[in-house]
Amino acid sequence: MADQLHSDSDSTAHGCNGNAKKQQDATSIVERRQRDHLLGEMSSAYKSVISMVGENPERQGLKKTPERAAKAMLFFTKGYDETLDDVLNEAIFDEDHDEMVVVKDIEMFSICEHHMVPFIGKVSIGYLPNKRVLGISKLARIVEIYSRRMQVQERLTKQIAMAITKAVQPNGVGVVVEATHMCMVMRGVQKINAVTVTSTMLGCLRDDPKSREEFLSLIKK
Ligand SMILES: Nc1nc2c(ncn2[C@@H]2O[C@H](COP(=O)(O)OP(=O)(O)OP(=O)(O)O)[C@@H](O)[C@H]2O)c(=O)[nH]1
Ligand SMILES: [Zn+2]
Repeated sequence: MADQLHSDSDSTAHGCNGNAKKQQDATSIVERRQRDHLLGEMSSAYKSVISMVGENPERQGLKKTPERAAKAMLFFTKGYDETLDDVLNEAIFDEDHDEMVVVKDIEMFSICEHHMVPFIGKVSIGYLPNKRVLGISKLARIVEIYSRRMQVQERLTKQIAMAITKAVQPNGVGVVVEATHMCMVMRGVQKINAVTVTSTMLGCLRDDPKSREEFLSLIKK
């Protein structure tokens, strides 16, 4: 799965002059995987975990829990089954609009790859179109592809920015993720109010302070 992630993270946004070379859409490298056949084996694994924590997996309330837990885990990681091409569904439109497009506060649910517990928060995305715009729901769908995996917040942030770059080759992209990590809340240091903020700025949003400020002011409350 690491290879699959890697293939989505090696492009950059175009420069402010819009003359940078055309990006190759590498999404075809990402193979679709169907994992429903794993349900039986995953259920057995969860049954073992239930026994190991000291419960009786055969008691009525827990009888179907291994299968439910396996289904839930497959849902939490459904991003491994999705490709950028799938979610874009060709909803890329030629549009002579060169002002910033921002979609903010997109809910995000992910799984911390260190502890396999959730981290939850919101994602704000802005981009400067370069003759093409994305269907706005596709920004949220891109968040789903990469958040529904085992992740670290920094990588998630970058992958979202890279995917938008691949999709529409904009003049700039900014992504800000704010999240609460349950591994810091329910265990470990147990800090319930700590919020982690990560950002990736590409192209004009990286190089031009005015564009970056515009993005950051638009996503402020
Ligand atoms: N940078 C980064 N770190 C993360 C993320 N999610 C969890 N972590 C950290 O991963 C680290 C793992 O540290 P370890 O010392 O190996 O694990 P641990 O003993 O469980 O650590 P504690 O959480 O401090 O109890 C912890 O500091 C977590 O806070 C993330 O998205 N990004
Ligand atoms: Zn964690």
